[in-house]
Amino acid sequence: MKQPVAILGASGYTGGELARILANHPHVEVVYASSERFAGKPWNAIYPHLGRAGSLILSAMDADAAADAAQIVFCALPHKTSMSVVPRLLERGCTVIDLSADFRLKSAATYEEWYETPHIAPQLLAEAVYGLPELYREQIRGQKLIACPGCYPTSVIVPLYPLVKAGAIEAEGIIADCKSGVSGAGRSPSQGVMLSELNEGFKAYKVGKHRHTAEMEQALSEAAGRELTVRFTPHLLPQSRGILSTCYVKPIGEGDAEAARELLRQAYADEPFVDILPAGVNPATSDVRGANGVRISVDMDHRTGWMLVISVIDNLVKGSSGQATQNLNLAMGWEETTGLETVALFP
Ligand SMILES: NC(=O)C1=CN([C@@H]2O[C@H](COP(=O)(O)OP(=O)(O)OC[C@H]3O[C@@H](n4cnc5c(N)ncnc54)[C@H](OP(=O)(O)O)[C@@H]3O)[C@@H](O)[C@H]2O)C=CC1
Ligand SMILES: CC(=O)N[C@@H](CCC(=O)OP(=O)(O)O)C(=O)O
Repeated sequence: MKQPVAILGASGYTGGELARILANHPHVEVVYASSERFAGKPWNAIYPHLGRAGSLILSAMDADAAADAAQIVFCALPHKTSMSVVPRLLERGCTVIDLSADFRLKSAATYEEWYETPHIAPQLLAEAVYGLPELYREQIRGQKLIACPGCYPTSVIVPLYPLVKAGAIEAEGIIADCKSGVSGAGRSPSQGVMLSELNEGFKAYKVGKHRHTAEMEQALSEAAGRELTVRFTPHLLPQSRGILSTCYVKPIGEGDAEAARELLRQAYADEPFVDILPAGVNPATSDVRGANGVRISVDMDHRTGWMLVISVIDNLVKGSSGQATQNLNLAMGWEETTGLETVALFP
């Protein structure tokens, strides 16, 4: 029998992508989906590509109604909104897979500093697990509250964590130069995401103050065993989806790109969603469009002594809804790739 699932924030981009992925999942069925603006309309009126899988009528969000309908709840909601419902969902015994930023940072003070809002459920931060399966798989199994990572942090932490942990690169001085497709900004209309503003243009934004910096620093500091800082600059690409992150790092020792590749190959040897590219090949966002993968290249700029670690993900799949599905599978004790086989798996 399929397990009933609820999606809060079902009309957004990540909610829509979850619908697409879960439609192919053999163990779950979405029985409750929320939207404020489109309540009363069928899901496929917003996302016609869902076809029959989107015949559910959207409801205005009600945590108790969601918990009555399903014991597994995805929160594809903006930060702040998520933490307003998660405590009630947990009280009702639900397994909560939260795609927002509300439970990713371990320190309420750090959250409040970067998100400029009080954390209203700080007591849950210690029990929430950071939902990056390649690093925290064992902690995610059977968990009740999983905080899915941000899209940029996924693209930076996956390639750099093993290199920092092994002492192959200097912990200080990491530069994360990242570019995202505009679906990363969500589906709510605003001037900044209009085609006429974005098309054939390219810009940096939130320079020196993007909130994902804290998330990258939290994970990479753990890898280093001491506090480090990351210089992160996000840019907006004139395309719908995909993130490409170019990380500039200082190797320790002579700077051997093949040794760094081998270290990553070993760290991710059994990972179906991580692909370490051979010398001379660099990844493109189109490589992972619709796929749950991370593709990574490593090059050495011998002239300057810097190593370049480049990664790509689809922000709506490995960057959010695909990773959320990996987390669902781990939380429920199912094969981790379930429902994700129809998107590319790397050998
Ligand atoms: N887009 C991306 O690439 C990524 C997004 N995330 C995170 O995932 C979450 C969802 O992102 P995304 O799908 O892009 O966002 P969208 O803006 O596309 O969708 C947000 C959803 O939340 C609903 N919503 C908004 N405000 C409220 C409210 N006050 N009460 C109830 N429902 C509300 C919206 O409903 P309505 O129909 O009423 O608008 C909509 O369904 C965010 O926290 C985001 O930061 C994480 C990684 C990547
Ligand atoms: C292109 C774009 O605007 N991207 C978003 C990141 C989306 C995301 O993952 O944000 P959360 O941490 O809130 O989940 C941004 O820079 O704010």
